[in-house]
Amino acid sequence: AWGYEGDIGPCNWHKYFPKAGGKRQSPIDIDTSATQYDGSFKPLRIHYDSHMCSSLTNNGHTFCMSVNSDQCNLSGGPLEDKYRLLQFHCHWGSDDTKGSEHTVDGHQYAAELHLVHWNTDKFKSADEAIEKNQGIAVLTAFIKAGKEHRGWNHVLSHFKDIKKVQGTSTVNEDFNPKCLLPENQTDYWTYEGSLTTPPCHESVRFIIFKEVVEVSSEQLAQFRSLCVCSSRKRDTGEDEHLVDNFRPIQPLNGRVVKASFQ
Ligand SMILES: NS(=O)(=O)c1cccc(NC(=O)NCCCCO)c1
Ligand SMILES: [Zn+2]
Repeated sequence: AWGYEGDIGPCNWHKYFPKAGGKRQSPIDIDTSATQYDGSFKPLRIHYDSHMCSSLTNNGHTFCMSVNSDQCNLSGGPLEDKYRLLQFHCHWGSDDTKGSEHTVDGHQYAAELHLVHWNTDKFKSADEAIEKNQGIAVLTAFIKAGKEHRGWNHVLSHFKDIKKVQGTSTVNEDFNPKCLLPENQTDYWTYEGSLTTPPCHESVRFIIFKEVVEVSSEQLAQFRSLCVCSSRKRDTGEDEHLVDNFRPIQPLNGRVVKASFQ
């Protein structure tokens, strides 16, 4: 078992998950003065349909919306192949001052959205792609406290069913996760990294939007309402909540972060 604090926390992941000590780990700090503009990127093509039915699960580390539509595809930008949406999830903190995994010039946001896609041109399954170079592409948006985000309410409305670990809720309503992305989808940073949780496979191309998405502080509080325990009461008699589920930033080791904009 792994977690985000104590002996099973990120500093010890490498003992059981050796890739966590690799050379192209995620997340990283994006030093905007060191990014390199790449004018060769084609437009990013994000085609999601909204008839996809999906299921929301609390896996003890985050909430995960699994998508099983073969119509939700991503291509273009820095990608050579076509990728299919597998799931999306978030990382957050115990208050609005922390929670994102990546940072920008040392600034940490309140949360970070990951839309996880797998390479359907090169691999036969997501399980195969998740371990392989170029197997995974993660569209990433930073989240800060501000005005309420109506799109997020479609996800948050199912949280009551998944408060406890391994809780699962089937989501059938027409919901298009594209609504969770920022308006500006042409300005992004991109680099080659890893899964930010064990087993930390170095298989991920991150595409990180520059524009930050706003959600209300109340909506952020709902993220924090998820329980990490199977409702085991701590000695304080209250549930242990799922907070600070972000990995600390990792060494860049000479990698260059490309920018789609000047
Ligand atoms: N956080 S992330 O880099 O976007 C990412 C994307 C896809 C998979 C993962 N991590 C995993 O699937 N870890 C396996 C165990 C997860 C909890 O059961 C992390
Ligand atoms: Zn993630």
